[in-house]
Amino acid sequence: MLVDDEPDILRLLEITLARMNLSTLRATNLADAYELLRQHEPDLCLTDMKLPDGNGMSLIEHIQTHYPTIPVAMITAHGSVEAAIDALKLGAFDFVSKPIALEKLRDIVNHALQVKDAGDDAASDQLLVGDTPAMERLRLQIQKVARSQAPVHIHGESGVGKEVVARLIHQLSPRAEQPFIAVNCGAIPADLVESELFGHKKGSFTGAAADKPGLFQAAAGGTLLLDEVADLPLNVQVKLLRVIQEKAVRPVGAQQEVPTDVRLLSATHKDLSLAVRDGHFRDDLFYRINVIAIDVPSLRKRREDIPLLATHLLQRIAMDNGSDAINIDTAALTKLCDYDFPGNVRELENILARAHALADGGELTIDDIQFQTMGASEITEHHAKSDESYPEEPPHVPSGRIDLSDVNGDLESFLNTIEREVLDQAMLKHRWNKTAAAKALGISFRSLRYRLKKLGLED
Ligand SMILES: Nc1ncnc2c1ncn2[C@@H]1O[C@H](COP(=O)(O)OP(=O)(O)OP(=O)(O)O)[C@@H](O)[C@H]1O
Repeated sequence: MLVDDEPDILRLLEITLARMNLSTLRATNLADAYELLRQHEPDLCLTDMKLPDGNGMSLIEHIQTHYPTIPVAMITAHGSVEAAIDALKLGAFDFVSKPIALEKLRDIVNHALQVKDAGDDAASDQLLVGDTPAMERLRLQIQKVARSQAPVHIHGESGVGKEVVARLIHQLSPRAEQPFIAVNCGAIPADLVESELFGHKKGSFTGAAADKPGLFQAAAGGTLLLDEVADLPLNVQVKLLRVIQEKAVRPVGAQQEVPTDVRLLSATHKDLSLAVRDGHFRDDLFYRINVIAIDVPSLRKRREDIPLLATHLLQRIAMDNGSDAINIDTAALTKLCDYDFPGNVRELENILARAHALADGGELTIDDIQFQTMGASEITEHHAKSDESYPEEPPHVPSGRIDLSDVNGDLESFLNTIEREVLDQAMLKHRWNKTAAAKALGISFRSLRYRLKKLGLED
């Protein structure tokens, strides 16, 4: 359905869509558009902003309320960034500005029509486990934003599943066949962030031995998740803002900008508005990346999901270890359901991985479920202090604590169990902040990730 009061524009849109073998309905005002919607429920709506009897924004709202599965895109006046952002916030999946670039128009239409199928995909149930109303709402929100091109900011405590949400947005989007790249902004040394994100030219700084594409180039056509975005240095924030505005990146040392087509998602466990208030995050960038905000609820606010999650995670752990699936008995489940999980789903996963490694039978019992003794407030306190309090003493292993009979002829597994325990404690102490945990252990971020994966503590 095309909604515009300018005959020339309507004609141009009709011809373009006809060449794509699509038939069109036209309306020149809001009243006609409402009537066409009622009669035909079209597959897609393109609407102008200014209409003789009102504003296209009202049409977007109307469609969101009464026909939430119909994708709608807005045609905005050239340079009207605020209007475009408002349209995206109301639920438009994209916008095209006048004068209309036909290639962009074709892309938008293709994207919108592909997404209708992707919305039916069962992927959302497989990745994002949970059937509480909060999770159902989250799933709906994800399906809706998947079709949009708008930047999405995902907020939630550590370990709640922000990256899972980002992956799902990508998988349900028309970009699903293209790369999904997640980068932890806090894990890259400050002086390398710019080159990691945007690439560099040979010789642009010491160590730049060859041209190197950045993550924006690597994610071309797909989705880039800037995780822990609050940790981006201020000078890089300015550059990122420009990339979003210009849809082009300039590699370090390059003269020219290179066009980029990337869907940008960002996430953090911090409160970005506070970071803006404190001058650590630019408000213009905040406005741009926070066009659509998604809040992932903590696990203690959806305790009813714990049994389903526990079963799912246990299956995953067993599969990763090449062992048979193991059940969990009722008392053990009740113990889990009563716990607060300051580290959220990741903590549940770690507890189960440890329990799985230590369990002797085919069922986890209450004794296999062990929580760390630190409470949430202590963890937060540790987290706050963690930057200044890395141990400087060499590691000290108390003698006599290791019982040789526990090795049981398998040193490798025994050492893995100890390593798992150490990593677990470091992650818990640093509230699942891998950068801080790696620093505390005196290993690189990369090495920590490798070890977590190796020991089945992370995907
Ligand atoms: N709803 C869920 N269903 C299944 N697995 C989940 C769910 N939520 C989180 N997980 C699992 O929990 C772990 C942590 O999730 P994820 O990395 O997405 O959290 P996060 O919020 O991005 O964490 P951080 O703040 O540390 O970046 C992952 O192994 C993920 O697969």
